[in-house]
Amino acid sequence: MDARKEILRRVFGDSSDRLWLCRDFLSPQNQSSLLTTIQNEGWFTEDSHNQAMSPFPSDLLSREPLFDQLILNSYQPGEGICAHVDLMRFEDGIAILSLESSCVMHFSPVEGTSRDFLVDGDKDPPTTKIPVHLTPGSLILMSGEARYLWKHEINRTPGFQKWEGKELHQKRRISITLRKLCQVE
Ligand SMILES: O=C(O)CCC(=O)C(=O)O
Ligand SMILES: [Fe+2]
Repeated sequence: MDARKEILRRVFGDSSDRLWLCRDFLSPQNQSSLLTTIQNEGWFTEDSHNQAMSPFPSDLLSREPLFDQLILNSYQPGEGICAHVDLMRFEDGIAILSLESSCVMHFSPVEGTSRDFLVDGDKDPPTTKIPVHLTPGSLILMSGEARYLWKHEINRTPGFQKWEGKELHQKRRISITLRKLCQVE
């Protein structure tokens, strides 16, 4: 075994063969815009602040590893993904990062569960789909009801990609979905 492989083996154990490194994953510009976003969130306004938690529930955040599976999807204009709940082989807590182009992700209640969404005074469950605008660089986290009781979809046919009354310009969109596979007993 050459010296480099031996060092990798020592650092990463026997899984070093599966080490995946993507250099320059974030360009200098991406890095600085990420830092600006963090700055704008106001998480580190004092020197004593040294940690911030994302809105994932704390029991999910403390699991090890947080994610062990990554899927990249590339959508050309007109392509999307039909309404679905992510497979049960994945644990709760799913993160999706959007790159390159905006889209509208629609959420709709899973049939048979919609009564759970009635809030005081509501007579009917939501019949329309709830749109969420995913802009490049945005991160969406789904957990609990959002992960199990709502379907999500991206219909990129013209007319569906509208936000605040304006049709969104369609370019290629790449998404990165991070999930954790359920343990097989
Ligand atoms: O591309 C996206 O934003 C969504 C992908 C997705 O829902 C999935 O892979 O299950
Ligand atoms: Fe999904």
